Amino acid sequence: MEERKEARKARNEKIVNCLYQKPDAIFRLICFPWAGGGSTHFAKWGQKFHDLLEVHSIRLAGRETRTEEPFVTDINQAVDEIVCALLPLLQDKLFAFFGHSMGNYLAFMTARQLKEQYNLEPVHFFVSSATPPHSQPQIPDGKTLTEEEVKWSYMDFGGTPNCFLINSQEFQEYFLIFKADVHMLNTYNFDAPLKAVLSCDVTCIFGSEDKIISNLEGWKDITSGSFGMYHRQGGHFYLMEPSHEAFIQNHITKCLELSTISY
Ligand SMILES: CCCCCCCCCCCC(=O)SCCNC(=O)CCNC(=O)[C@H](O)C(C)(C)COP(=O)(O)OP(=O)(O)OC[C@H]1O[C@@H](n2cnc3c(N)ncnc32)[C@H](O)[C@@H]1OP(=O)(O)O
Repeated sequence: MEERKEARKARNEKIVNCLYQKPDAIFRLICFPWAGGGSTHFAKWGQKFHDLLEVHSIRLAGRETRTEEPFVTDINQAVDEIVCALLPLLQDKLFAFFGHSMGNYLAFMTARQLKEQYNLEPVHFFVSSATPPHSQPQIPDGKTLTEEEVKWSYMDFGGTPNCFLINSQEFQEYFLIFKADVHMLNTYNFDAPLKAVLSCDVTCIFGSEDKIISNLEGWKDITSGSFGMYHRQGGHFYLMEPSHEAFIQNHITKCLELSTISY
């Protein structure tokens, strides 16, 4: 019994990366990374918030400590395992979601499943750099992407330092991860109904020069809660600029502190 509990805990920790544990936290922020990314970038955010907020970051199969696991080919499978791993974390504390780009679709599906099946909902959903699901974002066929195409896109997106793009052997690994993530995204049902499926507050933050997103106001259709929108200067990866990252983190802190008043 004890062994099984330990094994489940170890499995959950592979899926949900928490680098800075905060036993006194009253909130948990669950971060959902972009396509082709690992969990580390957002897991490191844990150090930047005060002790009342503990940060967790989702790690998909096929990368970091999950390199041995095959990539997920169906987004529903990824959501099922995320929900399963998050459940023990969401029962005792208030929680919020933060997604960047592809991460928002996983976050949205996860929130929907948590609400429908467990009556659990984030207090706030922070959306960064993503077209709303029902606005039909343009997703290419993951299976047919070539390494060269992805390399050019990465340069355009601006979230990858040149050193990773120059080393072809290393880039091949990142390419395979991105290709698998886009392939998984191809199984997302973008015909989501327009009616509000959540009731939490939603904030949408984006880079004013981002060319791959559109109709951001549409995010307000997913919730009956309040909706806010902010932009910072920059492109799809505007959040890599330290001052913009600080803006996001301050905004999250402020919103979560305010949410305690209504709970
Ligand atoms: C064809 C049409 C397509 C068109 C495609 C249209 C598709 C639309 C749908 C997809 C929507 C999206 O999500 S768009 C997003 C697409 N993805 C991207 O653009 C990739 C962005 N870049 C990255 O994720 C990174 O730069 C990679 C590639 C290196 C992967 O990073 P990673 O997952 O953290 O990998 P990892 O090996 O752990 O990291 C190595 C070390 O480098 C550091 N590192 C990594 N990136 C950075 C960075 N920007 N700035 C500083 N440091 C960095 C890490 O912190 C870590 O340090 P240490 O911890 O070792 O110290």
